[in-house]
Amino acid sequence: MNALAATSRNFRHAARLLGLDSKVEMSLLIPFREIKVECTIPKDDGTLVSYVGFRVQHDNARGPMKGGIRYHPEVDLSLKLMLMLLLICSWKVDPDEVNALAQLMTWKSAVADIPYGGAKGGIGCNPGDLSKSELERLTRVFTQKIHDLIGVHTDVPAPDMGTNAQTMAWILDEYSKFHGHSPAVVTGKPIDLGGSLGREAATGRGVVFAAEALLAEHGKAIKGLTFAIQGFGNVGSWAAKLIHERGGKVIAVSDITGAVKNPHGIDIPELLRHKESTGSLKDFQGADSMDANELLVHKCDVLIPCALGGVLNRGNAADVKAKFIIEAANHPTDPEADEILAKKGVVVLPDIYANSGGVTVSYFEWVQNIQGFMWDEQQVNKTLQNYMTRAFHNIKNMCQTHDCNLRMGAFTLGPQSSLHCYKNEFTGSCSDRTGNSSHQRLPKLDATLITAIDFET
Ligand SMILES: NC(=O)C1=CN([C@@H]2O[C@H](COP(=O)(O)OP(=O)(O)OC[C@H]3O[C@@H](n4cnc5c(N)ncnc54)[C@H](OP(=O)(O)O)[C@@H]3O)[C@@H](O)[C@H]2O)C=CC1
Ligand SMILES: O=C(O)CCC(=O)C(=O)O
Repeated sequence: MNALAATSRNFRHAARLLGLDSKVEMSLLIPFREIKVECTIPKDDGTLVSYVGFRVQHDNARGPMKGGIRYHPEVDLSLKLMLMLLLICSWKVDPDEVNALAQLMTWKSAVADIPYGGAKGGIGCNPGDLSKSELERLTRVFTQKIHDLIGVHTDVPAPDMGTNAQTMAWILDEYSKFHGHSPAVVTGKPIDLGGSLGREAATGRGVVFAAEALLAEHGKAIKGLTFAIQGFGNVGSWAAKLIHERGGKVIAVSDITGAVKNPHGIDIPELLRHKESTGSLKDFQGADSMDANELLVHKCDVLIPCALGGVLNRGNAADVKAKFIIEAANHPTDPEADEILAKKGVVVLPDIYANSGGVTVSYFEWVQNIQGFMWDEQQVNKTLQNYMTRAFHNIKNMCQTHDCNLRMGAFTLGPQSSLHCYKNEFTGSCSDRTGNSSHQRLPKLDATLITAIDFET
């Protein structure tokens, strides 16, 4: 099942649990705006090359839209698929991963209880194939194409797969040429440009706080448990480091180049040094190499996917041996796998909660930029922990109220916490949480058209 169908299915299930009005439900499945731009740059050798960039803005009922920018070849694949489907079946387009990720951001911000809507963007490229100066040119051209549609109170990008603080610095610099110096237009920036202390580690740290909250519910703690981690980039490496520091045994790790395992626990600081110096996990002396596909079904207590979406599916879910899955990646588990895992008694902590530490500290960064005041790292980390703990208890309450699993507990929390706002959308304006009219919303499709759109369920 593709990402958008899976995300929409989860949302519709939650909408039914909440008894959401069907027109509101339909409206929330349609993104506010989809932006697709062509970006042509000269390569270092002078030849021209073209890429396609996206920004999908899903919803702004609760505040400015918020979400990462991803540089990954799969962004391109979904474009080709989308164009093909557009030619074949006009508006009946489903398979757009950026679209699903934008929708997930809306629900994630609501679960974290931060005053944002959801968005996501990306460029179909392989960042590993581009030099630093090519990446800079591409990022600047992309920003030139979308600068009028993002903004401090409109849509605030951040890093995601294949992008980092440097990418945000280029976006900020290019945006500021058009709109004046605006540090709050992106988060995840370098500290020197107004970034927040703790943002780089925040998603991984939030994953660890989330894991602690879940394990405590089951009378367990990180210390002494075994962990398998797919992906060793920003999120995976920070999660691994913090788990290692808390006495957890990380026994298997993978990246795009392969996977390594050590049943006694991998020395994560050593692995980080190895990855830093060689760019890969290969040839690490402190562990044996293993088949990267085997990592997801490796015997361990806790599995943490920290890379791509859809990696747990009907093909491998039955073979998963972990007792807990913490979804650090976005939509790593498709609904069919969810059902299989539930039958096996595997507890899945959903992405829109488990990886919300990143957007939460992005919110702290945005607040600091607007206030012109910088928090120390301890304050950032402590406040993040409070947000993660509160969100977990809110999800548990929804699970009790609706007699549902953690994913539905999180998905119901999203629309539930903002229902008053979504109702107001249809009047063209929206109230913020203090009751002040905060921003105008463009009119949505009219209700007859909405009912005419046939969503895949
Ligand atoms: N960054 C953030 O703040 C947030 C990220 N997320 C989500 O977390 C996930 C990871 O993001 P992030 O860490 O930022 O991205 P990065 O680009 O920093 O890291 C991605 C990691 O995944 C690895 N990888 C890529 N493809 C595969 C594959 N086929 N098999 C195994 N590993 C693979 C990469 O390998 P290699 O190192 O060799 O390139 C890299 O280690 C994504 O789903 C993202 O949407 C969610 C919330 C916030
Ligand atoms: O920090 C942010 O604004 C967004 C992070 C993100 O893209 C995500 O949570 O998936």
